[in-house]
Amino acid sequence: MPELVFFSGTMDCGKSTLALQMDHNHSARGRQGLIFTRDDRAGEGVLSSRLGLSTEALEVSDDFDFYGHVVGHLSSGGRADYVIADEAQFFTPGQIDQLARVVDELGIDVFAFGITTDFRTKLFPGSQRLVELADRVEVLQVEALCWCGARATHNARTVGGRMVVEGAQVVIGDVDVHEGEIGYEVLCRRHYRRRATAASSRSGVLSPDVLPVDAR
Ligand SMILES: Nc1ncnc2c1ncn2[C@@H]1O[C@H](COP(=O)(O)OP(=O)(O)O)[C@@H](O)[C@H]1O
Ligand SMILES: Cc1cn([C@H]2C[C@H](O)[C@@H](COP(=O)(O)O)O2)c(=O)[nH]c1=O
Repeated sequence: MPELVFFSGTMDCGKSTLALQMDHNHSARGRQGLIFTRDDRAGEGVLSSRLGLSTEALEVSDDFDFYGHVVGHLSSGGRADYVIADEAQFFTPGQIDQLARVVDELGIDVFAFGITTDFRTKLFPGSQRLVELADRVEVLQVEALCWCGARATHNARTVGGRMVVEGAQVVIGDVDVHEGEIGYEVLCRRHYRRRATAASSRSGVLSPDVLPVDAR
């Protein structure tokens, strides 16, 4: 049975790498895939991994119709055995419904990859719809780690290494950015709640939002 699968995890846990590996494995067996992404850090029309691999992809915008595109592709004699969709958190909920329709009505596997929550721990609308509709949600096995060594579960946004909690939901960016720039850092929940990034923990500065410590 064809499936809609959501491969999810924090930033920098290997989602795009897995997307590229899955495409490689399927195409090595003669299957043909359609690859989509939106706002990859490497630029328009590219699906890229921090390991250095990348591939061409169709860039998705708000008005893009997945179902219409795949039907058009098949009608014009094209083949599609599977669909890979990276940065799926940026898709609209309606586009996730279209992907489910590709699975159910066209019998094509759809593998979607993305982060679930934003820098404020809120679900991205596209990810929420994926959780609602996917046949399976797979959490990646390679765990990104917090600076303390615990499994990272949250995506913090940083400015100059300090965690921020105000701003637009979507700001394209990367982990390990230079001083002063907007970037991201993956943290365990404990350190996310304390706003304790690697930089702030090194300097011993804790956020005023740190929970009161019982002195007794
Ligand atoms: N120099 C490196 N050597 C080995 N692995 C690396 C290196 N740089 C990045 N990685 C691996 O790549 C992962 C990030 O892969 P990527 O597919 O870009 O992540 P995601 O799409 O989830 O943000 C890191 O968690 C790490 O496991
Ligand atoms: C947490 C968070 C992330 N983003 C952006 C930053 C990156 O461009 C992508 C995630 O890419 P990755 O391949 O998973 O590393 O999402 C954002 O716009 N808003 C956020 O809150």
